[in-house]
Amino acid sequence: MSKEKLIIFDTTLRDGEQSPGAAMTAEEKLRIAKALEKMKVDIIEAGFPISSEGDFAAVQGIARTVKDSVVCGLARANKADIERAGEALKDANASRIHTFIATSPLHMREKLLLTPDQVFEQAVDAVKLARNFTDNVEFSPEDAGRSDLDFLCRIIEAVIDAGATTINIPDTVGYNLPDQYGNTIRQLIENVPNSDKAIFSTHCHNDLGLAVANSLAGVMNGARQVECSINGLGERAGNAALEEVVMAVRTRQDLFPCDVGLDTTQIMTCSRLVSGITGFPVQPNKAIVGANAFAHESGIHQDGVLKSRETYEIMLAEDVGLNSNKLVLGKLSGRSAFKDRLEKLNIMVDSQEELNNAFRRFKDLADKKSEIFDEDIQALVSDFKMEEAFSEAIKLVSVKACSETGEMPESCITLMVDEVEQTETSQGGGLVDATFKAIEKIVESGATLQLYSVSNVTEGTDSQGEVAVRLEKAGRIVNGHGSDTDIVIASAKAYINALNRLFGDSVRIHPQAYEGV
Ligand SMILES: CC(=O)SCCNC(=O)CCNC(=O)[C@H](O)C(C)(C)COP(=O)(O)OP(=O)(O)OC[C@H]1O[C@@H](n2cnc3c(N)ncnc32)[C@H](O)[C@@H]1OP(=O)(O)O
Ligand SMILES: CC(C)C(=O)C(=O)O
Ligand SMILES: [Mg+2]
Repeated sequence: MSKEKLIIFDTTLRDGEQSPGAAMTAEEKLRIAKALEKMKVDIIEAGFPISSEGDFAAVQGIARTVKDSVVCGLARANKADIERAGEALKDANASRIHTFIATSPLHMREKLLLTPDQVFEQAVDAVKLARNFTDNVEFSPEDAGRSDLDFLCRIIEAVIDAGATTINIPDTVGYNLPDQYGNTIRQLIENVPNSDKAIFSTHCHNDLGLAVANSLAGVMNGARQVECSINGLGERAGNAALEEVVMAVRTRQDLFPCDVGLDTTQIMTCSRLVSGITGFPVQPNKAIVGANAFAHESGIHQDGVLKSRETYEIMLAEDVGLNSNKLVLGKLSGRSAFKDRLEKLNIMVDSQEELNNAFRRFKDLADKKSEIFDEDIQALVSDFKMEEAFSEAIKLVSVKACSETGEMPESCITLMVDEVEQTETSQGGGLVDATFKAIEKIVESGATLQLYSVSNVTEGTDSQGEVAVRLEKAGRIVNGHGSDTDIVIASAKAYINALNRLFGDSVRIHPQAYEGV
């Protein structure tokens, strides 16, 4: 049996724009509207046409361009607003006028300065007038979440008789809890005599972080339209996040009696577009569209996901438009994820011992650096292979480098040379120079430095520095490489690597590891 449809009404361009700082130009709104249309959103609330000439133009532009989604404009329950909305929408392929008036005792008394009977009358007149422009009219009793249920039933029955086809129940200030909101929807559907002539809709705000939960409770109790916005953008703490509502309904098809018709693979594109245009970043741990929503860093989870994705994932990253999930390597990762990454990078390890060795170095690096990128692993393994390939006559034990304004930089280095520990200190033009001089005090190689270069392996100040050193002695030239998050240590490693190659060429173990060096 096919399920009933859950209509997705996107209000990013109307309620979303009410977020302080989120104002958009008509051109930006049109770009977002096209992305929403591509995602197959059923209804796009494009704006509030009476609010400004710019917003009128934005709604008109969207109405003239969008063909596959219904384009909606908001209007207060008065003649001027409704006529302006009708005018902005007149060229739309399919249009809706959304008219509203507050029904809570507080709003009627303090804000509108109207009696309930006056509000009742204004609501009915507004809906009747809106029907002159379109047969698709939505009515919202604003602040329904704090309105009297009997009054709501009375006004809703009357606006349906007047021609409203959708009844939206706004929890305008995000005051309701899920059970309460769900109950309100159910009771309205049960008690309004002509409720079968309209679709009931949710419009929940996130003041208590309950917008999505409340919307879903509304759906469970009979609502068949959800008003929501990309990234949960909206007045104050925002509206229900479209991506969360849609993916909850999709993922829990075992529970929901209805389904959405959206192309969910467009979700990430829409989220990034809205975030880029408004300048509102998406928090990394945001459900569905946050950078970490499909990323795993801890070893036990990574191992589980590599064995079977469902162990720690309830949705496919591909379903929201990502290329894949992500295993992020960091200090909490384990061997399974490390080995998997080596394989993906086509880096061969010859034995379990070699893997363990590389893994230990990776953990050391991860203690210093918050995220390990592929380039870090490549640098780390190539360092390790270099050391393995040559007999290490010279090993770095420690470096202590000191730099102070007005003083000559000084470096104290301890090396193990042919199993004998030796320490020397030297000053130099800089810390790297001092370090190289201290090494030479011990080794006395007689080599000349032909090239020194340092590059960052990845972005950021915690990136590893990758140092290349070229030494020449008696016409023989060797290159050495070293990497570390500390450039002085990376330089010392590279210099020592070159010295080992200069002196230890005859005892190479794996010459193939050096091809191209
Ligand atoms: C819950 C919601 O999200 S509602 C939508 C909120 N969005 C916006 O307000 C954004 C766009 N708003 C605007 O650009 C302006 O507020 C306008 C153009 C709509 C109105 O501007 P102004 O005429 O200067 O009125 P102002 O904003 O100061 O006050 C609102 C007026 O509308 C009245 N009003 C509020 N809601 C309604 C309603 N649903 N139906 C009829 N009148 C209403 C108020 O009582 C007040 O009337 P008053 O001026 O006689 O006291
Ligand atoms: C205009 C109405 C639907 C609204 O945004 C609200 O009440 O939150
Ligand atoms: Mg709202």
